Amino acid sequence: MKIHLLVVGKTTAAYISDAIDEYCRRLKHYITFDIEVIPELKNAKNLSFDQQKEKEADMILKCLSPGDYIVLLDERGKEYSSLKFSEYIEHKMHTVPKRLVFIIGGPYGFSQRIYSTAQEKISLSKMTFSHQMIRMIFIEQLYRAMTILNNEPYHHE
Ligand SMILES: C[S@@+](CC[C@H](N)C(=O)[O-])C[C@H]1O[C@@H](n2cnc3c(N)ncnc32)[C@H](O)[C@@H]1O
Repeated sequence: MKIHLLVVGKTTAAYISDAIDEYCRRLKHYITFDIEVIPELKNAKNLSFDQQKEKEADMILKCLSPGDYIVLLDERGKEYSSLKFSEYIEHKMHTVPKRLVFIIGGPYGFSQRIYSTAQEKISLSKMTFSHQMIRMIFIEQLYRAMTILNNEPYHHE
């Protein structure tokens, strides 16, 4: 199984992209993981939030392949502890044959078409993070999960 993270808009702040690079470098030791960036809309100022979500949905759908198992990151999704999330990833390693695709929405979230396409929704907190911050937080949790599965002393509880 490969893990693919689809994000809307490139990471703009160096302090976020530096952290992402660091955790991606660490993750590669455990699993095939990559990030795909959907470019920002060029004329976003002239579009309503719903129009932006629909255009982003068109681009998200083009990035998906048959057989992908699709999980949205969404504050209204199911919550896990880090330990339970590691068990979740382990289960997916045994059951997802191709790509496990996590998707982070744009500044206004997802269109209904994307909610209908996904198999699951996961929340990292009931609080809302920016579409930029959440990618870094998620990748650190993925790394944490891999260290838990490998009995490494990164997570303590
Ligand atoms: C600024 S939020 C969008 C908020 C938007 N009002 C909504 O209702 O979805 C941008 C994206 O970050 C992700 N996100 C933000 N907070 C999250 C959380 N607590 N758990 C999981 N994903 C989150 C989601 O993918 C969301 O689409």
